[in-house]
Amino acid sequence: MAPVPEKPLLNVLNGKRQDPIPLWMMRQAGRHLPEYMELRGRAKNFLDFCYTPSLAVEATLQPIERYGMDGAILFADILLILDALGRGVRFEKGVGPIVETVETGGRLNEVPVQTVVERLSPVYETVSRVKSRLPAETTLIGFAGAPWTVALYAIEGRGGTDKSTARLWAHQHPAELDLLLDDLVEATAHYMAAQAEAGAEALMMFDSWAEGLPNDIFEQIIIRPNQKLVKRLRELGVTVPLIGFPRGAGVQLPAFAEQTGVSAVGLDTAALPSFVNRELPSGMPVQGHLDPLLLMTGGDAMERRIIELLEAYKDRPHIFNLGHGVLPQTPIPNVERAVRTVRNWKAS
Ligand SMILES: Cc1c2[nH]c(c1CCC(=O)O)Cc1[nH]c(c(CCC(=O)O)c1C)Cc1[nH]c(c(CCC(=O)O)c1C)Cc1[nH]c(c(C)c1CCC(=O)O)C2
Repeated sequence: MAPVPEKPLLNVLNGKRQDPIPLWMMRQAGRHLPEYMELRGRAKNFLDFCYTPSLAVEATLQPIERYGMDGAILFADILLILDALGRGVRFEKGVGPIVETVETGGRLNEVPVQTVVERLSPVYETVSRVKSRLPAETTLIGFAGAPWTVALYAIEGRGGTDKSTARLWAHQHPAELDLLLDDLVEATAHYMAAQAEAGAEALMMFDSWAEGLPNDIFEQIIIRPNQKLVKRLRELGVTVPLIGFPRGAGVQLPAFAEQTGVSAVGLDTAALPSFVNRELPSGMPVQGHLDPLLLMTGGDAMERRIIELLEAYKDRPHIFNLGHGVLPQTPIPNVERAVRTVRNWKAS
């Protein structure tokens, strides 16, 4: 029998260092690619794009074909689950996502979990079709939004706000907020389990709005829901590595890494390598964290910073990535140079 091909990125998530360092980039599929813009033009709107496997498969594969990334992230969006939960999600040009809000004390459990899972079936079809076309050495990453980040959109109605409406719930209605987060844990666990079932080899939980929280609130709305989600996924029989990404966690990152049960953590732009190395469990894989604005800038400064990051994490399993998503204005040659820099680097 032919030997099973090695997947470097998956090996790192399982705690092994790999040389060269595997890489992928958040939002690697998106508006910085002309071939993405062409695909995007074929869909009626962004939601339809995500729900059309023939288009979503191509979008997932484009950055693999162009750059040879080690990880392919499923093309979808963290807000699909709110759509499946009946919250009427829309993506408006120049505005971003708009969601029908939940009232104070409201729940997200009116649609049975089984229905939610079924409504998202185009996503699993995308996963299995991508899987069959992916190079043998490439790792397929599924994902969902973490409960708080998704709840925030349901409470605020959109991103880019000061988030005080959602954060006030934590102080004024903590028990109600816990129930809302539990609803999301349950739906998200089944959604992610279905992605794993369809062939996703790792799963990432995006907690994009974990920044600036008092430590007790961080514990309530970030650590506990992620911990419950990990537990629920394992109960549902999911065995693949789980990547947590509490963006902006700052000094609360070690507690997140130790208490949630995630296999690896995504580091954001502001992460401090010396702090990460000192405070995170040794051997825990990390993923990150070049500033997307420096990727957009490119040049020798970008190359120097990439090398600095690679050096900084040379004693732990590391996956190179950005600290947040690729920006639409990013020149393609900069991404190509970043990929070359990572590929050519060797630990001293
Ligand atoms: C908060 C969040 C969202 N979506 C996501 C997050 C978490 C990560 C983060 O913090 O950025 C996650 C996401 N969104 C998308 C992916 C898929 C693949 C990839 O990363 O390459 C992933 C993993 C596609 C997308 N999701 C979206 C686009 C752009 C849509 C377009 O083509 O116009 C893409 C490629 C739309 C989206 N989706 C969301 C917003 C706020 C927006 C509008 C902002 C924007 O337009 O860039 C919600």
